[in-house]
Amino acid sequence: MDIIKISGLTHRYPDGRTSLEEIDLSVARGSFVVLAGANGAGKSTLLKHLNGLLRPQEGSVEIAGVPVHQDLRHARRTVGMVFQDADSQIVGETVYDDAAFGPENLHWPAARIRESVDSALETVGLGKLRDRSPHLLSGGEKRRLAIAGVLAMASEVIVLDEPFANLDYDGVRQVLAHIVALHAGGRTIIVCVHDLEKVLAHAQRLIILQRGRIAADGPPEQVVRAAEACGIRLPAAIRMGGMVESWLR
Ligand SMILES: Nc1ncnc2c1ncn2[C@@H]1O[C@H](COP(=O)(O)OP(=O)(O)OP(=O)(O)O)[C@@H](O)[C@H]1O
Repeated sequence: MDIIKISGLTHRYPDGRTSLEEIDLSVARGSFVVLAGANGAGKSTLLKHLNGLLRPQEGSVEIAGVPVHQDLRHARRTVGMVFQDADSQIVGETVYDDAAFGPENLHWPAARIRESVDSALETVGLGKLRDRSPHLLSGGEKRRLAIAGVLAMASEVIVLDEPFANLDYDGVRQVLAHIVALHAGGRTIIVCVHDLEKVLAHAQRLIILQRGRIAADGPPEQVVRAAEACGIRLPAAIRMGGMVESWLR
């Protein structure tokens, strides 16, 4: 069953620039999708339609069978977004308050909020920092806090926009491990990147956006070679002549 169904989605910004054109895209529950595209390909514009920040001008976007704008709360509860700029996502005075923001907005009973936030912070390894100001966290910790925020809301779909940007090797490894574990636990994962290096080996499906259109879509081993022509750097192992299939497995 598809958790996301996008049909004929077209978006033009007020200056007339078309940033998405006739996008048809369905995402199956429990899948791990990498959405890749060069700068300006339309990734952010597409993501903004998933949580209702943008309303379809043409076409439709449904989350679990419900049009996004028919029930914004449903869409935002189902699809948790981890934005690229972790600082802009900080809303709480403490790590705990920050992770509790989503569940509180869902008006859950206090005990359920506490249980859910405690568990989410433990999952991402921030339990011991619960009373610290989020602004004092490292870049990797801030991103893990943003992941805890969507975990605490029990979002079924987790969308991460450039989750490895500005992270060092250890930060990348930790965030990647969380993403892989969330997928193994049954979540639907969509990772947006313009560099396939870190995440592609874990994906079941690679979608390549180019100038607002889907240029390629399929199992990574089948479509990865289309990436370069769309301005996306291939993973080093492939650039250096490694077998695509053996690198991906
Ligand atoms: N507010 C806006 N007004 C006008 N044009 C915009 C606006 N936001 C984005 N665009 C244009 O729409 C196109 C798609 O932009 P978008 O931000 O969705 O791409 P992206 O794939 O997320 O890029 P990046 O990897 O650089 O974040 C680009 O040509 C961009 O210049």
